Amino acid sequence: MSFLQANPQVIELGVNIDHVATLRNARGTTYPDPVQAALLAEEAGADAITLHLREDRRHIRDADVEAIRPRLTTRMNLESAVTPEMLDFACRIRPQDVCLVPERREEVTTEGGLDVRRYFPAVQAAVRQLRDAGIQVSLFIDPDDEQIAAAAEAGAPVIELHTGRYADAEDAARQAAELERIRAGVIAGVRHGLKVNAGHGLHYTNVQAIAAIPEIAELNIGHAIVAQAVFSGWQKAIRDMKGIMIAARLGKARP
Ligand SMILES: CC(=O)[C@@H](O)[C@H](O)COP(=O)(O)O
Ligand SMILES: NCC(=O)COP(=O)(O)O
Repeated sequence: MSFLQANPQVIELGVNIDHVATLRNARGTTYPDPVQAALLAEEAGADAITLHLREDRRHIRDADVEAIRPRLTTRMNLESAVTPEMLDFACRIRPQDVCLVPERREEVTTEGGLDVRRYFPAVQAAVRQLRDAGIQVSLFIDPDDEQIAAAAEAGAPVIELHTGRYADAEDAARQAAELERIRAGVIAGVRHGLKVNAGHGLHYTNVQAIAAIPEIAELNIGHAIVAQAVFSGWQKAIRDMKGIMIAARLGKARP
């Protein structure tokens, strides 16, 4: 019996397949196929498939989302900017989950969390539109009390705390401080009655401290899994990440 089979499901892994599409788009081929990546990821233990349909379609394309949605046996977590185009697309596709994220065309990757307080009316309207379409909405925000409170006020049942500053911290002291911000954000989110997820920049040696935070329900991880898959294969990279997360949550040594 494998470690995953022997240990209870205590934290969920959303596998973000964006950068499978990055590799495909690099040559304009049909491979690697994001549909195949999604199905193999589910087979390997992914609890959800996350896709970020960016306004510039730099990786995931509309057709990827449309092809994957009906094939999943877990759930689709579609990451989307708060724009009429993306919200209408999401309501047409009807993924189980939509995570509203900030987006700037010139950014290399998602740099910060959604400023819910600053854009409250638009975010609240987006939450309502998606919820009315039967979609569970999460807001991708920084671990900040004001943003967490605003997310709850906007009617989102879920938040995803941006772990990028933790992941990018230049020294141990800074990383420890960012970890404390995340811990405090998790507690604040739970106090507001929210489901709390986390993600961005997590990899095989920094995920443990985040996964060990008991109130975190789900981690969304993509770039590091795709990178590791180059060396160990896609499904093993996913199994290994999930095993590390569960071991960290249970306080067990990973065999
Ligand atoms: C919102 C988030 O953290 C992920 O979707 C991340 O943006 C990965 O996609 P990119 O590498 O395109 O930023
Ligand atoms: N929301 C975070 C996500 O989906 C994956 O981010 P990353 O692991 O690719 O940095």
